[in-house]
This record gives sequence, C-alpha cells and structure tokens, in this order.
Amino acid sequence: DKGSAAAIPINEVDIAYVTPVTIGTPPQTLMLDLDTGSSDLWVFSSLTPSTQVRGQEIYTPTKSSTSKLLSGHTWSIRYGDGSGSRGSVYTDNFTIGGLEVRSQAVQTALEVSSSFTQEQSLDGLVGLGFSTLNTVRPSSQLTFFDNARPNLDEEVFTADLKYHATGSYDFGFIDSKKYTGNITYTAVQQSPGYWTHSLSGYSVGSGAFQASQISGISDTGTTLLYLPTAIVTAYYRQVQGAQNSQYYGGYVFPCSSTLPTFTFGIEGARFTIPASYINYTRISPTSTTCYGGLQSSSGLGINIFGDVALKAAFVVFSGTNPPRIGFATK
Ligand SMILES: O[C@H]1CN[C@@H](c2nc(-c3ccc(C(F)(F)F)cc3)no2)C1
Repeated sequence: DKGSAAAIPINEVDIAYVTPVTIGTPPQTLMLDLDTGSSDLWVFSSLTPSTQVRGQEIYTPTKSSTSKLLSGHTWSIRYGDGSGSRGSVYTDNFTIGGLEVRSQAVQTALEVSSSFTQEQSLDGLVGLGFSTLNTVRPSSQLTFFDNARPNLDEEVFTADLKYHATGSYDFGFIDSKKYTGNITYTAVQQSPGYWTHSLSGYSVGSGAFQASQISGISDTGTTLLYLPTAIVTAYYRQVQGAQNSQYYGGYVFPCSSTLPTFTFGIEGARFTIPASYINYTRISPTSTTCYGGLQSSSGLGINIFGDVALKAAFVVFSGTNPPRIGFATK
C-alpha cells in the first residue's frame, strides 16, 4: 500500500501545516497536523464542548457505522508550547491520501486548551512519533504509521514541507521526483520516542563549516529551528541590530536586515536554509521588528529541528529496524 497527501500551511508564515484525512463510514474529512514529535492521533469531536470549538471540523463517532468506543480508555497530552487536550477514544477507519487503516485509535477531545480553540483551521493532530509516546491509558495505542506499516510497500513516510506553499506527506514509498541527488541517511535513537538524531555541524552564511555532533529531534509539528545558544549567537552576530529580547522571548531584528543563510550537516551532506526562512515574521502586523526562525534551545532541554529546517530538505522517516532518517536536497 501507499498514500500521498498535501501539507498545507495554515497561515501566511507557515506556523503549522494541515493534511486532509477521512475518518469513518461514510467518510468525515478533517484537516490534521501531522506531528513527528508526538504520538497521539486526536480530533475535535462531537464530544468537545461547543464553547471550545471555533470553526473547526469535528468527528462525530455516532454518525459512523464503523466507529467503536474503546471503553474505559482516556488520554491527556501537553505540547511544547504549553497547549494541550484530553478525552476519550474510539476506533474507526482512518485514511490519509488513499492509504486506509482499519480500526485506528482516534482520540476524541473532551477538552482542548484555548490556543487549539483559536486555531480554527486545525482540527487535531496525527502523531507520527514512536508509539511509546502515546498517552492513551490503560492500554497505549499505535500510531497511524505503526498500524499501516505491515501493508506499506516500503516502511517509510516522507515529508516535503514547503516555504509559503503546499507540500506533501507520502506513506510507503519514496518519490524520486521530489528530490535531487542522493538521500543521506543517519541513525535514529528512538528512545524515548522521538525521531532523535544528530547534525554533523553547521555554518553561518559563507563561513567555514563547524563540525560538531548536535543531537536533537526532527519535529514536523514545531514551527521553528531551536539550537544551542552558542550557535544561535554566532548566527545573529552577523545581523545588524539583532538582539535577544526578553520581551519577545527570543532573537528579533529589523525586518529590513540582510540575514545570512544557515547550513546544517547530515553526515557528509550539507543543507542550506535560505535567509527568507529565518526572517520568520513581524512581531506585529505593522511592526518593522521581526522575529527569527532560528532560536535558542536553552530553555527546552532539547534541540528541535522544526519546520524552518525541515522545509529546506526532502525528509525520509524510515521505520526500518533500526530506524533511520534521511535528508535530500530538493
Ligand atoms: O510537543 C511537541 C511535539 N511537536 C510539537 C507540536 N506542537 C504542536 C502544536 C500544534 C498546534 C497548536 C495550537 F493549535 F496552536 F494550539 C499548538 C501546538 N504540534 O506539534 C511540539
């Protein structure tokens, strides 16, 4: 089996990407955020209090002839930005891009935090981390990828996220039309459940490549690139007027600044993030101060290779044993 679906930016600065999925019989279509940094598949539902639903599509299990309550099971999750949700669990038929999983655990929200309520074009998440991270209790559930794996032509899914444009997620195959050159793979350390791997180093603009192993997670659900403070200060030292603002919670600079590119290594390969990806957004619609797409990871306890980095490459998440992750130029 295989599947292919769009990854659509939900706003003009690519804060997140959503993908159309169908749940149940007859199919109910929702737009979900595929997140390699978590492993719960949850949706806004008919069980979500209406005061917490603002424009989202909802999944109504009672309208599906193939839904089954997973009785006595609950879940509760907190994301890196402090947002969260919790609820109950059904199983139902679940499809992404023509790839169907029968009786996928679909976690129905009984409560969502205000930032989810405010994000009206996002109807939930599909966790594509390792199933060990799943929060359903008393028995944890498998991700869509883990359920689909036995039937996939190849045990992979790929992410082709794009800057200010629609990209794609593919399941079960590697589309050679979506990248150039070779795919460079590197080892993944799957505990505690993230796609954890190392960069082989970095360079700023036309500067020399600094070889150093930088461990972190490739996380499609995180918007920005978070790296050690030493690297981030070296980058913004090249930007006139840049400063690390307590007020804005990170590096800001004049929107008119000329930013250098940022290059990261995967083994012997090099991937360059265009300056435009790092000139992330104005701090407010009329401001001339901009917020950087590269920020320090010091407060997070982990380096996160989020969309700002991932959209500079074609990324292969390989569920082989042992798992590995591959990057190619596109
Ligand atoms: O926890 C880590 C796992 N991957 C990262 C992630 N974060 C979100 C997220 C999505 C949407 C929202 C909201 F809509 F704005 F509320 C909030 C957080 N999705 O994946 C962080």
